[in-house]
Amino acid sequence: MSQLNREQIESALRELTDPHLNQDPVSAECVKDIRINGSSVVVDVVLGYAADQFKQGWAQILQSAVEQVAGVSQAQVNVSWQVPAQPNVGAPDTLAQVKNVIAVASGKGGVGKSTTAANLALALAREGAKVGVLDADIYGPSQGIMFGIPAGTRPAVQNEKLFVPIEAMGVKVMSMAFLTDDNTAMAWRGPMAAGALQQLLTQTLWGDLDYLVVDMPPGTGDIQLTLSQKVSVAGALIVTTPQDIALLDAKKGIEMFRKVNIPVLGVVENMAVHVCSNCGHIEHVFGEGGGERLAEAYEVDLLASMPLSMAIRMQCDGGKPTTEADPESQIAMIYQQLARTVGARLSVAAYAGAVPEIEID
Ligand SMILES: Nc1ncnc2c1ncn2[C@@H]1O[C@H](COP(=O)(O)OP(=O)(O)OP(=O)(O)O)[C@@H](O)[C@H]1O
Repeated sequence: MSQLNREQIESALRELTDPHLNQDPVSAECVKDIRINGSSVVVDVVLGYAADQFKQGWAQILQSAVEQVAGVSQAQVNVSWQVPAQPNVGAPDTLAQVKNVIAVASGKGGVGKSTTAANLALALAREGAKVGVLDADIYGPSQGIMFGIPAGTRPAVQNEKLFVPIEAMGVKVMSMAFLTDDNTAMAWRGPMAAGALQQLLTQTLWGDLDYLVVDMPPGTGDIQLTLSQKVSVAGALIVTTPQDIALLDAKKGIEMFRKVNIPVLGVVENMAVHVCSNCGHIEHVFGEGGGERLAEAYEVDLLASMPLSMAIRMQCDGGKPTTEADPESQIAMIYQQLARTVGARLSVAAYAGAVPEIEID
């Protein structure tokens, strides 16, 4: 019998597509080692995105494929993950160990941007990542409420100038709401608000994070520009509802990020369909296929389509977003899928942007 070789195993693995990378694991360079000993094979796969909820199932699928290769009597596939860091040359010290900054943005208010940011952060944490949330929605901060942090909670201060973020549900949260009373920020004009955001970003002890999710204020003004100038944002996620007007605003958001060279990771269409809780009937409340059309026109991907759901609203506004309140629900599964896809897109960008170190003797 002829000996097994690496190419046979690779070609079996090439038949499968990683649903988050949209690529087979060999082309995506996730296959780090293949060890063949007679008829038994061990494969090590390392994903570039947090994937605790996915890795075991994926390992089984890959293993079955290897087992089908003629001549294999025993196969073992180990799947692990490690989040690569985006280059962030010149980042302030407090952000030096933050691997990826993700901006969650929308062109207009009330489309569910904060809800998406909170659930995304929790979903990333559930995948095993170290996660922080910065509530940059200075005029209407809501992450404190969404993370169930009691009103009036203040962050500890170190060395008289560094804030310690508040930990809730395994995520480090920082918000203007922790520093001011309800009305202070409302009276600020653009440059003041931008200055406050800069302080929150650079004077918070974020520590070692795989992802820092930034809940941006709606629109395309000073604050968005400050963020893009002060830190290297790894990617932006645009949240929109399917209405035409909201889409128009979302387009402005996409254009703004492109202008400042921040990659747009994709679009999340929120409140896309209403599922009747009595009869299960599905209705497109704000029109059908808007997010898809936007994604097509701007060559960005529609990464998730969230239903209009009473549970999303009640759980989020009640201080326990769906991902935390009901992690096994269908809605939570969509958020998990979104979190892994966002992570996967960032990993591709990080590998592509990595500059090899040049050694000069
Ligand atoms: N998919 C959904 N189904 C039902 N309710 C939702 C959904 N997404 C968000 N909501 C609700 O809509 C309201 C607005 O959501 P959210 O605060 O996340 O919007 P936003 O875009 O961040 O608004 P703003 O920019 O004004 O802060 C909240 O009460 C939230 O619970």
